[in-house]
Amino acid sequence: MAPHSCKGCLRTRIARMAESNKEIPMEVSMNGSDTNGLMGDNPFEAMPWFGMDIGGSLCKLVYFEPKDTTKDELESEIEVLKNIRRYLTKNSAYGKTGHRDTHLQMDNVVIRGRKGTLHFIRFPTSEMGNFLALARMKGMANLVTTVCATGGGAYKFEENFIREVNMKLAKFDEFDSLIKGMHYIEAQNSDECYYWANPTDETRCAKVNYDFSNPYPFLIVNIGSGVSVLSVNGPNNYKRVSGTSIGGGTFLGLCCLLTGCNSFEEAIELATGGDHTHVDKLVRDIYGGDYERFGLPGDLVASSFSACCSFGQMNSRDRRSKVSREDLAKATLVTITNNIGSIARMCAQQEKIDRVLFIGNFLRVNPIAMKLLAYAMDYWSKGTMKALFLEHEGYFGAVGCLLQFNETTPS
Ligand SMILES: Nc1ncnc2c1ncn2[C@@H]1O[C@H](COP(=O)(O)OP(=O)(O)O)[C@@H](O)[C@H]1O
Ligand SMILES: CC(C)(COP(=O)(O)O)[C@@H](O)C(=O)NCCC(=O)O
Repeated sequence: MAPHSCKGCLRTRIARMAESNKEIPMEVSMNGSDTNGLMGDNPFEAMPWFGMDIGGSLCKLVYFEPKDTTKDELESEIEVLKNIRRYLTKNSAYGKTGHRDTHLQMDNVVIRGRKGTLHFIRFPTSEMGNFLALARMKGMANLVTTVCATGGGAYKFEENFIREVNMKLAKFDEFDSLIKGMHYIEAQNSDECYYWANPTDETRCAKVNYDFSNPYPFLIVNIGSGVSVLSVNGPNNYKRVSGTSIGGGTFLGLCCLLTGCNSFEEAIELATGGDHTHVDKLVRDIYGGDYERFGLPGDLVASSFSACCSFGQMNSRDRRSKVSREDLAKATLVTITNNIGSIARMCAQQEKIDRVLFIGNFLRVNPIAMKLLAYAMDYWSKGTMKALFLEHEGYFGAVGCLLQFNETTPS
């Protein structure tokens, strides 16, 4: 989005164009500067300050707040903009479902020569109607603005943005954005990348910083609503090698259906108190111990969800009565995570890559999944592959599309 201290004449001109259904010229609407000279060439005016990644479950909004603003720039900033900045930065909750992840905030970052703070905000994509209504109420429709946007919703909601808030979407590819955003944030934050040491030992398990300054090649496993696997071999050199529809959306959907929970946070909380072995059938339930010849340990899940509906050594009714909502949530989490880990490992093997970066909001507040992935990658690769994680797990697409503004041509 390119909010700026629009000069009255430009706003009037744009409004008239909009009223008469004339297309607003790209050079005006895309970056807030006007090659016809109607706008000042103040870089504060010309910068887009928002990047948006509109995904299948969550909309991620990254807001860059410049902190090196001169007195003149501040004075020329129009009231609507001041209010929007205040509203975004003084609150950490917006309406019932919008949240600012204050713990992820990044100060003193430089974006296109400007120094400032990056704020990270999210809300459910299903609330897009309310978001647009709020943006309208805050006066966004009166500004000459462009939102840098990526994710499927950048296409799906394009018309809504124009109709509701007079905003044009500068659209960027979601994987280009993801990779660019990831590299940028990683370079800015020395604590960004980490791995889990001793993931199966609660007392010794710890997050350990990982130096990712020499990154290539690596695999990205983006666990959003669905899962995409990208093999990255250099700057601007990547391919999507695989994917699965069984992802974060599946976990939340199944968990809600099975346990009656109503949010991701609740699902994770339930899973934290659950025992998946009440639901899953383990190798030892079948073998009585390890299946040594092929290296299958007894506590490995042999068959997900099959403990409570099987015949043989287990009485199914008895088993079912012992299964709690917590157990069901945990088993769902373990099933989905192990499946993703297994696909990730096969892709890494096929691509001959040993570092796998797991990102996406499925990993938000989800140490259970991260530790499982860490253990699975290490165990099944006999210590040759490493699972890596990033602190800003779900926000890279939003950052990346903001960075690409003016750099490449949006679609
Ligand atoms: N507050 C939340 N609401 C909904 N899903 C959440 C939330 N926090 C984490 N998630 C998980 O993150 C997934 C979405 O991840 P994300 O990377 O944002 O993907 P997408 O771009 O498809 O929306 C959800 O399917 C869910 O598993
Ligand atoms: C279609 C998507 C790229 C959309 O991204 P998302 O909103 O899930 O982050 C993703 O859901 C995906 O890659 N799904 C898996 C499709 C498949 O390979 O089976």
